[in-house]
Amino acid sequence: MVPPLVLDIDGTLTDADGHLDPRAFDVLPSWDAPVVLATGKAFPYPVSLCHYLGLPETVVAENGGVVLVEGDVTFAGDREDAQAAADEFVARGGDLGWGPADTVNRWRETEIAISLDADEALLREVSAEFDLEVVDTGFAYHVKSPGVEKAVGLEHVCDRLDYDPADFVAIGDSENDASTFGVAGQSYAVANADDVAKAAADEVLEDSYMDGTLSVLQSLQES
Ligand SMILES: O=C(O)COP(=O)(O)O
Ligand SMILES: [Mg+2]
Repeated sequence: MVPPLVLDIDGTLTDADGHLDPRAFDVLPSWDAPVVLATGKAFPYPVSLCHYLGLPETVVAENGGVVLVEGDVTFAGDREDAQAAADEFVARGGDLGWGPADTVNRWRETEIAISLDADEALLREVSAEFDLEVVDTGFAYHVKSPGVEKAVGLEHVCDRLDYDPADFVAIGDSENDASTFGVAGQSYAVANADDVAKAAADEVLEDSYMDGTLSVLQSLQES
């Protein structure tokens, strides 16, 4: 019997460029327990990934800002505050870095993501003025409400599905996964993970990206 999974997306199911590893289609659709995609990405991204993987749409998006479980959507965090901080960042010469279409933030409901090419010092300075925190996921900076975390989103999913977070195996790659690692029964940082994720994980894997993730999933299937 395999355990339920709570999986980060970027850096865990993807390559370094954030492109989905096609092997996700080999292992996740037939996983015989709940699979929760827990990501910093905006809500539509993990929902569409669940759809195309043929999984129930059970997601923790926007670092816990949006949770979808059994058709129920809940929100945490203050998009207006984050937008005001982003506007002030731009007013002081910052650039969100995504171009006019901004498909990174277009559908965000609780926080704002900024390109890693942005002026980090200015971003942190402005965010602090708005009592917001900046999280670096290795793929973007996230300006978000303190206390909104993937782990809190997972706990909400567990309440709804009648699981305990300790039943879950968690795999991730960055500081925005540390909270999940703190509540999951067993947590793994892929070899490409940042120091915060590695320190929070029960185990740091030898392999990176999907190679690391698959090493865990295959061992779970064999045990
Ligand atoms: O959206 C990001 O910056 C990273 O997303 P992730 O939490 O799936 O790694
Ligand atoms: Mg990640």
